[in-house]
Amino acid sequence: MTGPAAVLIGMPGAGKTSVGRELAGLLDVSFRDTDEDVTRLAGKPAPEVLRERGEPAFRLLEHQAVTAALAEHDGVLALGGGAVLHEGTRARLRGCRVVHLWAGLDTLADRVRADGDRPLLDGDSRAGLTQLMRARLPLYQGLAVVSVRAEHRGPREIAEEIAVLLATAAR
Ligand SMILES: Nc1ncnc2c1ncn2[C@@H]1O[C@H](COP(=O)(O)OP(=O)(O)O)[C@@H](O)[C@H]1O
Ligand SMILES: O=C(O)C1=C[C@@H](OP(=O)(O)O)[C@@H](O)[C@H](O)C1
Ligand SMILES: [Mg+2]
Repeated sequence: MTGPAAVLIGMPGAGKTSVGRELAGLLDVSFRDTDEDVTRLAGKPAPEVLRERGEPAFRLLEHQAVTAALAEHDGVLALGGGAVLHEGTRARLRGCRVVHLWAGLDTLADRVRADGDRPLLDGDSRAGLTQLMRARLPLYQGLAVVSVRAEHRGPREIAEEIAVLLATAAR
């Protein structure tokens, strides 16, 4: 296994950013989120980049952000939910400690409705999530070395389970 201590993937609203922060605290390492890297690279918030430049341009920038983060960062890394759609990104993730956070549609819909800007889920977020889930679930499952249910308990407890599973997977 190479790269960061953990790379969190999963649907928007699964809790990659929230759980990632907790996990970094538990492991006493730093936390990085590629949405923030995209924001820094573009000079504007990631959702704005996605909305203004379109998804192909966003994915390319995100691919650059993920590539740099995988090379530079040894702590916990949270990706944007759609990062795995880029074939080059998937290639770089193979051999990494990839953790898939999963949750049901109801949980995801409640969270993204109540949460910040996600341009791909404007409008009917439940229908949008269903579509995204269909396309992405096989990709998440194909990349993950650890898979964790990310609902019905808080980010801290989820992070604790991940820490145990990663330690076991490393043996
Ligand atoms: N385990 C959890 N229980 C309850 N709310 C959560 C949990 N994980 C995340 N959230 C909330 O859901 C929303 C999306 O979380 P976030 O970490 O941004 O997810 P992601 O990065 O996967 O899109 C936020 O409002 C966050 O506070
Ligand atoms: O699923 C997606 O395609 C996206 C998810 C977002 O990140 P989170 O998964 O952290 O919400 C962000 O990268 C952008 O809005 C696109
Ligand atoms: Mg996030």
